[in-house]
Amino acid sequence: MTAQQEHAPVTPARNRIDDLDAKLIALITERRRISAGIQRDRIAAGGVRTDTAREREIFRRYHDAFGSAGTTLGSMVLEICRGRLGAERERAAAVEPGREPDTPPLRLGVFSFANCGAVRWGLGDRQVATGTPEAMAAALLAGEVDVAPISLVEYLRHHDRLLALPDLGIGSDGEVLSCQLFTRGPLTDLDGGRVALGSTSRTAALLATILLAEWAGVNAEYRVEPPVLADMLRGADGAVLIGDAALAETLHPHPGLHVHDLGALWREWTGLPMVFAVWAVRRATALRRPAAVSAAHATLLEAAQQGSRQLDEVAESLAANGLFTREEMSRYLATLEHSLGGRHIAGIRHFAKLAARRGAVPDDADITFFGGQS
Ligand SMILES: C=C(O[C@@H]1C=C(C(=O)O)C=C[C@H]1O)C(=O)O
Repeated sequence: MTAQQEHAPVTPARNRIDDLDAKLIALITERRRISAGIQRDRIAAGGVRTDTAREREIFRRYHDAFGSAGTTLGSMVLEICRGRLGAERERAAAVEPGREPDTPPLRLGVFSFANCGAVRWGLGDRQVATGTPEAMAAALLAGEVDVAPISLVEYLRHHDRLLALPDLGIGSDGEVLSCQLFTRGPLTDLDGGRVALGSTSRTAALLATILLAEWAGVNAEYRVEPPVLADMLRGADGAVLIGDAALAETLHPHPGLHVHDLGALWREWTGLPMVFAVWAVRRATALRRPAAVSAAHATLLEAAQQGSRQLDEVAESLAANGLFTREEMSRYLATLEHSLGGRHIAGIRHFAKLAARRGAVPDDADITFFGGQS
């Protein structure tokens, strides 16, 4: 067989693909023309340029056909079809974010834990919703807040509906102090035993089960329970706790209790930082209001920076509740990391793979950033 004969059957198929691409381009061009007409009419009638409910319906259609890649394809088609009108509006909005569409400003959320203390401080008087990671994930997914921190596991579970904000996270490169596994004896004693998982946690809870199974070789039974350490340990040999409750039990440990820092164990095992939560926005919001999301992102970055520059004041404000001293809060704030660089992203991706292997997050779970950073 000559080289030419060998390649002969490929040519008709390639021609057919070229033909289909040409048709797709023609179809999208036609779609853009019709869409521009609808937008013009709507704006002339005093309405807004886009119809969110309808865009959601379109997303769903693409998602049903092609999964999470379909959502991306749908957003690209919508972006192309908004045409010049969209570009003009986005440019105008980038100059004056407040003027974006005739909709209220983006609603921000933060955790009620001390781990958001620096950001809360930096946000000053700005109105924000506060809640546990559990409540905040529900609010973000339900559309009750627009930009908020979300437990990494919840982000990965809903990655096809969310985008992460670049350069901002809640994590640690080693010890974290507020994501802990408490045990009565050494870790190996948990083999065949019971571990209670605090209900406010998704990421630390899963991280503990992964570390125990794959690093410590421990086979335990897990049960989700309200996050009260004394109650948790009444019926279990170990307990996973996060946030201020974990921090208090770590800084003032009960005699005889073993405290295992999950950030430190992860770092020891993988050499990577652990990111417990990321800041996210729904993809639909990012698509509809990109300039407002950029503005919210800039506000949060600035807030985190300002909080870090004034750690003493932040520590003082956090200590005001009487649970911790100013020195303890200073130590904690210096331990936490708000940045999200290459090593953090590597840590996220490594964790996502391990979590997917256990069926805890979808196989294709990954982190995708607002603005296209990868
Ligand atoms: C650093 C922390 O990370 C947290 C851990 C979470 C989890 O385990 O699901 C969720 C959000 C973060 O609050 C902390 O709780 O202090």
